[in-house]
Order: sequence, then C-alpha cells, then structure tokens
Amino acid sequence: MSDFSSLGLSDWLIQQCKQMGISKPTPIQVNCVPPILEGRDCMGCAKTGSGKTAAFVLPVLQKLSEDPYGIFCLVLTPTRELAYQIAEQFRVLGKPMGLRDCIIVGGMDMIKQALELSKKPHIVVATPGRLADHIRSSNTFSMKKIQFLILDEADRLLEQGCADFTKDLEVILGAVPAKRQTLLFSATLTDTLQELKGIAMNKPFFWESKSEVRTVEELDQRFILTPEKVKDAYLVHLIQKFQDEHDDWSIMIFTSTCKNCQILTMMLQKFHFPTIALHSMMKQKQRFANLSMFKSSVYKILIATDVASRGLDIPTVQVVINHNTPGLPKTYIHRVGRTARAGRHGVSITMVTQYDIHLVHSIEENTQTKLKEYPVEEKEVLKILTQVNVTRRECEIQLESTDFDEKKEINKRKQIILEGKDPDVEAKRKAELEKLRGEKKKFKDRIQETIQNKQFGMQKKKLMKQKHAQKKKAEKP
Ligand SMILES: Nc1ncnc2c1ncn2[C@@H]1O[C@H](COP(=O)(O)OP(=O)(O)OP(=O)(O)O)[C@@H](O)[C@H]1O
Repeated sequence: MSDFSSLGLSDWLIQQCKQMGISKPTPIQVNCVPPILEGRDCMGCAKTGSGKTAAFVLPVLQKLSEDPYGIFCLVLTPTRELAYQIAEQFRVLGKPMGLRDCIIVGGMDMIKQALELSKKPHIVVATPGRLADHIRSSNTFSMKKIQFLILDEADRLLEQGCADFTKDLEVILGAVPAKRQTLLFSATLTDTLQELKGIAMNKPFFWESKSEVRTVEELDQRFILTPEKVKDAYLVHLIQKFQDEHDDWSIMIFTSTCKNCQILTMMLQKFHFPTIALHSMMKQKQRFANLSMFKSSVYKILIATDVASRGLDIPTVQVVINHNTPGLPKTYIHRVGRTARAGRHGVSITMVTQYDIHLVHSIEENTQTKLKEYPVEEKEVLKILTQVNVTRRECEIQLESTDFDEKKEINKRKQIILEGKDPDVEAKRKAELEKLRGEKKKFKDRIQETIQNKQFGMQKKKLMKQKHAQKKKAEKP
C-alpha cells in the first residue's frame, strides 16, 4: 500500500498525520488525494469510518500552505455538530501553518459569526442555512476567490425533504466563483450522482470503493423482531446486559422523533442508566454540551434523532441500536456506521416490528448483507415489561406537563413564516394531507395484516401436515 509521501503530500503534513496516529493512507485517501492535488474536481464514495474527511482536508491544507489567503476553502455539511468536527480536523492537521478557520452554523450568535467572516479566515465550515443567511444579509465578506468548495455528506445536502437545503445551496453557489475545485464526499453518493455532477462541473474524477456490501465487514448486524409495545422492555434489557457484561461500553440509540428521543432519555434515566439526548428541539449549546459529555464517556448512552446519524466520529461507540427501523437503507447505512469505524469492531441491533419487515428486506437488498437475529432471553424481557411500560407512561405524562409540544409548534410556525408562507393555511393543508395519509396507511396495514395472516396460516398448515406425516410414520409398525 502507498504511503502518504507517495501521494504528493509534504513532510509537515505527514508529521501531523503521524501525531494523530495516522501512518498509512486508507484507500479513499490513496485514490482521491493525488487527483485533488492535480487540481481536479473529485467525487469520493467510501464506506462509513474510512477516512473521507482527511481525504479532502490533507490536499486542501497542502494547497493552502503553498498560497495562503482567506477565504480559501468553503466546506458545507448538513449538521452543526459535523461542522465542528470537520473544523477540528482542519485545525489539528493545519496547526503548523497557523490555520484560521471559522464555523458558521445555526443556533449560534450571528453577529459574532459575521465578524469572524470579515476577518477572512482560511477555511469556512458551514451548514447551508446559516451561511446563506449571511450571504443574503451582509456585504462584509466575499467568497468570490475561494479555490475549494467541498460538500461533505453531499447526497444529504442535495436531498429534498424535511430539511431542504436546495434554496440555500442556490444562494451559496451564486456567491462562489465558477472557476473552483469542487469536492464531493459521502458513503452514499451513488443515488444522487447526476445531480452532483451539476455541481462538480469540471469533469470530476469519481472514485468509489469496490465492494458490493455497503456496510463495513467489522460490523455485526443484528435485528430483534418485537411487537411495538415490547420494544422498550427489549431496550432496557439490552442496555442492562451490556452494562453487566462490559466495563468499557458506549451505545448510540437512534429514534425517529424528537419527542420519542426525549421520552426514551427520561425513561432510561429513571432506570439509572447514564443517558443523554441529542435532537433538534434542544438549544444548540445544550446539543454541543451533550455530545461532548458523551464523547468523553461522562454519559455512556446517547439517544439521538437522525441529526446524529451522519459523519459523527466517536471511536468509543461499540453498539448502535435502531429503536425504529429506518425507512431508507441510506439512513440505516449512516446510523450503523457510527460504530465499527476505522477498522474497529461494532454491533448494530435494529428493532423490527411486524410492520417493518419490508423495510428490513429493502435494507438487506440495498446493503447486500443479511441481518441476523439477535438472541434475547424473552423470559427476562417479559419480567420487566410492565415496569418499563409504566415508567414510559410516567415520562410521557411528565413531558406533556412541560411546553415541549408547544415549543415544537412555535418552531414550526417560525420556520413556515421564514419560508414566506402563512402558517394557518399551511396547517390546514397539512391536516388534510395527514387525513389522506392516515386513510392510506390504514388500508396498507390491513393489506399487510391479511398477507401476514395468510402466510402464517400457510406455515401453520405446512407444520400440521409435517406433524401428521411424522405421527403416521411413528405409528407404522
Ligand atoms: N489513514 C488513516 N489511518 C487510520 N485512521 C484514520 C486514517 N484516516 C482517518 N482516520 C481516522 O478514521 C476515523 C474515521 O474517519 P472519518 O470520520 O473521516 O470517516 P468518514 O469516512 O468520513 O466516515 P462517515 O462516512 O461516517 O462520515 C477518524 O477517527 C479518523 O481520524
């Protein structure tokens, strides 16, 4: 395998890598660093935890050290926590050259940020929404001279959904020069390849790690089939088991909504598990504080929504639990990729209800892996079932007495107003849509139930037949 010097990197950078415990480049680094140094646009797709960040940080720092000025490079990323993580990599690796960086994310002081931007930092790491706000409202900085535009988790940035970045991206793309190097990275680039080519226009060099399986070998992927009502008892049982069997352990639990994230956190805290939450309804400062307490193992369990599913690099995470089966294989890949990083081993356990079986099939098909059942002593789970469900109910009531839902509603209305729409009209439209969706879901559930009952009936018939045949055989003299 090549070493860093054969990739064309300077000695000072190689020394910095060594200090970080990085001595040999990973395949994405071997393949992407040289074309980036040659000046080419680049699209890099490799599995989670395979060193994609250093694959763009290293060549950018090398180029910056040859001709240092600000603002030299803009990195966009979908989440605020990830922006801080990327900036830290730049800062550590770029220390000898006195690198100046600036982080522009929502939830933090905008005036301070504007001041920092006006000081021409070498590197700006940003989430699209807040950076677009600065571009719209300020003329104290310019990005007309940037040499590098980097989209980390590029497919997510282009995805249209609940957090839609497309409008902000348009503003940003209008503020950066057309003549630039564009670098796009993700573990799941392939679905959005065509759209991405529109951003990296300069005949991009495309590299993808050659492997049919889209998750890492070191990851043991499991599932637990459970009725919805027993999920939490399984969760408590699993955590108790990890706590009993391991001295040094750390778990990330993913859930689908902020409310459930909050309730599960309260519930696990009532069972005295060292648990902390991360979701978008929390104040940004609290989000950073919680993540840092989890990173430093003050808390061993982090319950998060998908705001934490991409990019976060926390080497101590040994287990990822999906409290809900992710609806998209892509989401599954990123969530479980929070463990088994950089060659370490890890386990993922996905809770699957009877209605989610089709989701597991599509995850298996997409990742080219079979999930294995996680063995659980059901008797032990049943023993704690009532206690867990009562505790959960208590937490739900406790949360209802706070202004959690109200806050959520206010945040939503604020967002709608910012988008230039009328919140009341939108609410009416949403209610109608939800009604339609509810009817559709009921219909779908009924079909699913009929199919499952049919399958179950057929299996039962088959078993009866087998038993009958065995009985007949046994009766024969
Ligand atoms: N050449 C290397 N040798 C050993 N470790 C490395 C190397 N390059 C990077 N690392 C380490 O590997 C870990 C994962 O790297 P990184 O966060 O860049 O992964 P990623 O590919 O971006 O993952 P994700 O898709 O989840 O964002 C980090 O802790 C990083 O310091």
